[in-house]
Amino acid sequence: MAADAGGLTTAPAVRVRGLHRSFNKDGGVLNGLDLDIAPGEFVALIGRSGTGKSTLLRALAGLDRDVSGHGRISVPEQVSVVFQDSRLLPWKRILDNVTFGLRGPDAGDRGRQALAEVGLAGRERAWPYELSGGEQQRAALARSLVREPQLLLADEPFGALDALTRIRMHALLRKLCEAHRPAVLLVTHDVDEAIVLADRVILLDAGVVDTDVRVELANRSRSDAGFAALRSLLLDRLGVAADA
Ligand SMILES: Nc1ncnc2c1ncn2[C@@H]1O[C@H](COP(=O)(O)OP(=O)(O)OP(=O)(O)O)[C@@H](O)[C@H]1O
Repeated sequence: MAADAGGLTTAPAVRVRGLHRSFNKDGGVLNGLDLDIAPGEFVALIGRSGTGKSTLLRALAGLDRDVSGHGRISVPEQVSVVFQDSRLLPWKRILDNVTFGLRGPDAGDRGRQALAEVGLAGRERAWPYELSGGEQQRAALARSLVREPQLLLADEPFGALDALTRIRMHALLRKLCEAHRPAVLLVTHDVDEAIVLADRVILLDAGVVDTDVRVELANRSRSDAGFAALRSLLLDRLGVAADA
């Protein structure tokens, strides 16, 4: 149980205990991993290539059936996932992609509202191929958030975008998360992206949590001294020289 500022306790949105996962007999990818994420908390997950970030995310998303029985996982009922590619259905218009599988007479209105929130008002009838990469990721975010998830899992969602679009998407994701308050687990290779966006940064190494730091910066500007200090700490843990 996590204590909140008022001393009350709230159940975590995500609880992982002793999670193990291996794909062959040579050794584990996840090696007894423990992790809690509080409701509404934004956690960025970083780590060297191959340390099990996507494996963890897939386990939380319920996309890895074979992981069951190798630890305990508890996640909320409503979970949405965003990947590096938008995974929009090419044969459906944008609004139909966003509302796909939604029930109820207000599904169309909710879809339009979600598209407006991500800056795609007026593009409801466009086909996915008519949107830029950044716009497709906006549509993917709308499709996730229209379901009002209690947990949003994002695996390198901005990895394929150019630097400027990425910065715009950071501002958008922060705005959306402040409005909808899902718990978030964002896998990223970009340490700056982790610090800009997250309440907490977790670094995985060899399938367990190596570092778990709270981002308590009044100023999230990359030129801020606190930002630079946290960046060097994380780069150091990753085994990368900060000035490399
Ligand atoms: N379905 C699978 N079958 C076999 N091996 C797998 C499978 N999924 C992942 N692995 C292996 O598990 C290890 C961890 O993979 P994972 O994708 O979780 O790493 P990652 O930390 O997300 O890496 P990256 O940062 O490069 O995306 C890798 O060695 C990978 O080859």
